[in-house]
Amino acid sequence: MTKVALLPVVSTSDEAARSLCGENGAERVYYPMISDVFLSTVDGKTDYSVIPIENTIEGSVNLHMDWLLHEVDLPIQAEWIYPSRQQLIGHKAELAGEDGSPDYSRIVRVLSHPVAMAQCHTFLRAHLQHAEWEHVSSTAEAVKIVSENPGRGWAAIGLTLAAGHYGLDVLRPGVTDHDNNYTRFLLVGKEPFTLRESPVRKTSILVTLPEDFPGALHQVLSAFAWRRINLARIESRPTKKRLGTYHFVIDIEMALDTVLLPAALQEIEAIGCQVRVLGSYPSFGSTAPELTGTSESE
Ligand SMILES: O=C(O)C(=O)Cc1ccccc1
Repeated sequence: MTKVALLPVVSTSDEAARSLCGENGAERVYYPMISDVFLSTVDGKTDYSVIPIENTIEGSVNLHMDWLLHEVDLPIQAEWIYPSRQQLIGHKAELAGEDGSPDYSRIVRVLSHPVAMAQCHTFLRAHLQHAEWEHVSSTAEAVKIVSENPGRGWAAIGLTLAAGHYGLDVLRPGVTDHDNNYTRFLLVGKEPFTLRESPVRKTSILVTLPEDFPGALHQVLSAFAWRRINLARIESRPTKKRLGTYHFVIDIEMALDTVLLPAALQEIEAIGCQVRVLGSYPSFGSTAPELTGTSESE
């Protein structure tokens, strides 16, 4: 059976993975940290990794992006978008006032994944500035730690699914700062993943510019522009070799097996750029059940 590696059970990645991979019955294998997730696929213990890569509020998840670019060579096989609604979670008996609403003054420490914490920054500043904010490797891990430490004034930011799983209460629902809080997930692995068809295909490339070529980025972009190839995203990431040197990650709204795109890539290579294809893959908009009405969820 196909095995898919991801962050722990009842994490945001878990919920998002059920919505996509549930469709082809893959087995989910959980790992505590994103590095373990990637490496399990590199080592062949799993066939694919589920990677949260970009968030509407936080932007790119740099740690995950850098693993994808620098530490592993796993092609992107699919992308999909999933909404996350984070909640403030804890022991109600310990952290709520008589009317049942959270008594923030009793909370001394709040734990979550850095992406979830960033999504709730305004809420945290407004109500929990006095508390210690601690980053852990997933929202699910944060909820688990809080469940194991009753009576200490600790709370977590995570999913309702996680509160139920670890026997905790949602102290305050919907603490994300914006309603349009979506995360883009990638499925990476060596082989194509069997999924339903998507009318949208994308290709992602990593471009390294030649050092002594003024205007090289302009030429790269014009290779796409005059062919009327649409770019969905361009982002610079440090090469990690010297301060001030960058690679460019470019997401292109076109499959690689077309006539136009290989020609554009050849043109870019001809001016001295290095091009690495990160993947050519189907793109699914939101797979959230309430938005598509087709996916499985808990
Ligand atoms: O920590 C988790 O639950 C994750 O899966 C990472 C994450 C956190 C917040 C939004 C998207 C992914």
